[in-house]
Amino acid sequence: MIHALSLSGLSVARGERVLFRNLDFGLKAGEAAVLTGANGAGKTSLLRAVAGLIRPEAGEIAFHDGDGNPLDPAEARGRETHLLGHQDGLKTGRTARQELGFQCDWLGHTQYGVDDAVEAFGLKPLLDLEVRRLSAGQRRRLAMGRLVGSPRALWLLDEPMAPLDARWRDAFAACMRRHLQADGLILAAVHDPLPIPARTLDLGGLS
Ligand SMILES: Nc1ncnc2c1ncn2[C@@H]1O[C@H](COP(=O)(O)OP(=O)(O)OP(=O)(O)O)[C@@H](O)[C@H]1O
Repeated sequence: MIHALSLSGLSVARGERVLFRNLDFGLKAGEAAVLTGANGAGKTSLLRAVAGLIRPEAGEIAFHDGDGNPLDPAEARGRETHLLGHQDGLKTGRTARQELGFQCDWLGHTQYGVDDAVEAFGLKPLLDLEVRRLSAGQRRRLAMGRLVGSPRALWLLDEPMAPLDARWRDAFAACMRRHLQADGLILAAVHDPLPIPARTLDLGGLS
């Protein structure tokens, strides 16, 4: 299981522009960190680089187990990491029930994964609605279902709270606390503070 994430001397570019250079940061089991910075500073790009979707210009992204042994990055990403982006990654023509079932099957779920996700994010009244008919907050709650339905150690979250109302912000905060208590790791790009104890990695303004 991923017990530590470390970024060393990391530089990431998009197009011709280097977004940040020589970044060092570490995150351990049970810890959360928020990524802050101006619009365009590179928060989403950093999350995507950790998820393996963008190749860094320089530096290293490494994952270690509880004994300090390096993990195979492809396995750590493929089996132990969730990326929850702005685009929730949901198929709009499916019902919420079909989509949640698909996501949890695809990602590998526990025996009660789907039920736990429904309970955690109040999805029961939404299950027979097509995803295209859900509001932004309802969609985000459906997308969050996979975090609970298919437990994985490292959560990479891109402005996770943005579309949620106060009730579901509280519910998601409780869900993040449970994840940290179970030795999970959370790295979240945010513009507003996250309602859990978290360190800060500030990418600053535009370079
Ligand atoms: N596919 C792409 N090709 C080229 N440039 C891109 C691409 N995606 C993003 N960028 C650029 O990279 C920069 C960083 O974008 P990114 O989305 O990482 O910033 P951010 O800090 O998450 O911003 P925000 O706070 O607005 O969400 C921006 O200037 C953006 O235009």
